[in-house]
Amino acid sequence: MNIIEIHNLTKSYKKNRGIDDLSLSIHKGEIFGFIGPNGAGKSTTIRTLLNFIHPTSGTAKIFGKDSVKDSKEIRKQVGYLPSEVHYYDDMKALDLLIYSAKFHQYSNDQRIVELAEKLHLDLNKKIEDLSFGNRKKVGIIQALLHEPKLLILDEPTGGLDPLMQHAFFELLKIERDKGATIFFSSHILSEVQKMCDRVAIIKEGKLLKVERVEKLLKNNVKKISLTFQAGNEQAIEEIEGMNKVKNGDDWTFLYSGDINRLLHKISTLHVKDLLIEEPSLEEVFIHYYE
Ligand SMILES: Nc1ncnc2c1ncn2[C@@H]1O[C@H](COP(=O)(O)OP(=O)(O)OP(=O)(O)O)[C@@H](O)[C@H]1O
Repeated sequence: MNIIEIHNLTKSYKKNRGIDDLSLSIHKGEIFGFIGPNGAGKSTTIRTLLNFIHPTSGTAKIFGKDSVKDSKEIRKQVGYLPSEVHYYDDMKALDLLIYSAKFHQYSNDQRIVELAEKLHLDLNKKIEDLSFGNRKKVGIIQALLHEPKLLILDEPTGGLDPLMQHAFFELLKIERDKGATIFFSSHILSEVQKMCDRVAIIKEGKLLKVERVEKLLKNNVKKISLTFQAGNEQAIEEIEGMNKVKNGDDWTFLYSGDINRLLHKISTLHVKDLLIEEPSLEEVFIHYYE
């Protein structure tokens, strides 16, 4: 069953391109990563889905309901973390979260305390006295506290230190195990690789690829590290299907062609060392971007 269904969604700002003809489905219970460089259209997609901005054309459904017509009903069951959180600065974190829970007709102060303990957040501090990372934690708790069926998180880990990123992902796993579906955007590919079932890559407003993470990593692309005797440079440069070359005596590149052809070519060189391995998501990501 699909929790989110996006059909040919386009959002144009007056002069700027936002997103262009985007189609995507997110299945129930999956953790889905949405990755792309600055300005690719991640926030635009999320904000259009939640009806903070209106689509220029196309449709989206969440829980089978229309993202525009039924947005109020949808939002009750969604936990949303915007990329930048803005709050009433003179409120205490605890008061703000209790207020927020009431909006969702959810009253469980104990859950707020437990989430704050896991994220090491002092609930008695005023928002204005919190650092950027600690404000982000308030936003995370706000998104999680009513135990929503769907979490939509826009760059949730920005500003969190590595320990807190880990604590945050542990919280996400708990929600997923309880049946929640999680859709989050990120620049940090190692975290997407660790956490996500599937991933979508967006570039200049268009979807480049939607794939299971393990498949994306195995998808024919190999990372080749080669050390060879001087004089063979030109022969290596002629290899088709390779990109991202690191020069010097050691060459490292990604290769997406027929592995037999590559091996045949390499066998004609004077090779000192050769390593063929799976690239990281980061390396695959760069491969798709160039
Ligand atoms: N309010 C707006 N008015 C005009 N153009 C906008 C507006 N918001 C976004 N855009 C444009 O839409 C495009 C997509 O921006 P968006 O914020 O969705 O990207 P993003 O992938 O979330 O980027 P980042 O990783 O930097 O947050 C960009 O070209 C941006 O300039």
